[in-house]
Amino acid sequence: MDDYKSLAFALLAAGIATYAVRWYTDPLRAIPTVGGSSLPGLSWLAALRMLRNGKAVVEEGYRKYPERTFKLPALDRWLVVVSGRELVEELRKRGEEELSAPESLKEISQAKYIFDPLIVTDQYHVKVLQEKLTRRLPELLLDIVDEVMAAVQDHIVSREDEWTSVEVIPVMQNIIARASNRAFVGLPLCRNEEYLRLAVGIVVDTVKTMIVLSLVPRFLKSTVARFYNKVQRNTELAVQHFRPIIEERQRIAAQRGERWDNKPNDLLQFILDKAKSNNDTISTIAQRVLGLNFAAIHTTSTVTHMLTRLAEHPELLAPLRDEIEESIAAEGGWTSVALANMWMLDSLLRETLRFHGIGLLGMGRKAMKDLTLCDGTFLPRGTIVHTAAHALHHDSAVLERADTFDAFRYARMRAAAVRSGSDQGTGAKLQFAATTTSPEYLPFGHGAHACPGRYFADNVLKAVLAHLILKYDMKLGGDGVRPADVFIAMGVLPAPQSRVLFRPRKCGGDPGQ
Ligand code: HEM
Repeated sequence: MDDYKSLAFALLAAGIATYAVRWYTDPLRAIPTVGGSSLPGLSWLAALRMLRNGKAVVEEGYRKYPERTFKLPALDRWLVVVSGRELVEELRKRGEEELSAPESLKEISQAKYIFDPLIVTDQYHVKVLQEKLTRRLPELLLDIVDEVMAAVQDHIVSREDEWTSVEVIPVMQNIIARASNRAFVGLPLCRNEEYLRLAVGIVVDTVKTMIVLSLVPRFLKSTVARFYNKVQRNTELAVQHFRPIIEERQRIAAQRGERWDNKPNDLLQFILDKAKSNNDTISTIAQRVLGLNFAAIHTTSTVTHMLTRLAEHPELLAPLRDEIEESIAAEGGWTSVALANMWMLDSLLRETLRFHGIGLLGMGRKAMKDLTLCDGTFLPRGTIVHTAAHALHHDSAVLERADTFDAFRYARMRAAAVRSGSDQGTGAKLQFAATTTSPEYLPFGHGAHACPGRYFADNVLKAVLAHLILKYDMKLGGDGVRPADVFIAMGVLPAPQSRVLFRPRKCGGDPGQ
């Protein structure tokens, strides 16, 4: 018995010693820690606390270490964070072989364990999004608007002269899913309720799977993923919807070849055209489309923030209505140019992402080799580094009155840029989906890997918002106070049960309807 006890103590002591040596020699130890102690064990407790007070901790790091690097405890790793323009620019400038955006995304999303290996190694659907879907947006816009109108009609049931209380998140998830899938897979699948449930569910299911796998030790991840992978299950269900459509399209393509006159103009077809030269199966194609649904449907949080802001300040609606009506009238209908001319609406979108955003951190990059940043911080290979995006967006040294939500600030700034002739007199850098990103505005990231879906998001969000603004009056219920955002770990979310009251306008309506 005594022998067993001695052996157990010896093993425990060896374990503690190994852990202590690893901690003492960890190169990340040199980076200052915020949010708690970096001592083994205590850092885990600090990581648990971060689940609730992440915002305060990131702000503390941003304040204490300006233009420098700090680290935060997470349950499975250290999160290294840079602040200041120079370091943000450094993350942008370092090549793919030094600081990689796709590799960081793959690691954080546990991609290797969740997605089909073919998708992890060949992300051609991102190129299809950039090169095909984005270019075809002007042609697709009328379909998107048509779907928005039909979806709003189906989901916001309201009677003349009556205010109807709408729970914003589930309703907007459905409207965004329908509008996005009109461009992704076309009719009738974009209205199939079972498919829409999968498209909407992919966000929560992917995040749940990611969280579970991130908490499992590396050597167990593959095994756990075999039993717990909600993305795989969703893909299998989605295949049942995709198979007949894909087989039919492949049959027609084989018959007609280049002479296919009314070839579908949607993301699925752009992927199918490309998939011919890959080893894609119906399952991998379905998973690629579901992956892009994840990206499209998380924009619900942005619409929710905007609607609750408009409902809190209904005085914003009149100038927006004038602008939307004038832009549509000037272009003779809903066109991409009409949307681009809606500067106040664009400003509302840009300000919403600046002020609320989707996360406390941005621009994740993985160190592909040992490297030293310009502030002297050494990052060993494998480190994931981020920017303190939310704190930067709320820094009044970077943007005047940054802690105030000012819906039309960017419209005014653009007008001033045009007057002064800066930015070639266009103010284009101050647009929501600016082509040239800036180190002061990071919701879409910055540089070559900035979000390739931002132009699509711009069109869908503007179509939804413009239509709702023309069709309804809005206000908040209860005490008229907008519910506070929810901060969980590094995520920023609108209050889960956010509600807005809608009432159809008497003399209003949509000129494009
Ligand atoms: C409010 C809307 C959106 C926000 C705030 C947003 C934000 C972002 C951010 C921060 C990144 C990482 C950029 C970086 O690391 O520098 C990203 C990447 C990406 N986004 Fe978006 N996004 C939005 C909408 C969309 C939509 C609608 C789509 C698809 C239709 C999309 C597709 C993607 C893809 C595919 C990537 C990965 C790009 C790559 O691997 O190079 N996003 N997005």
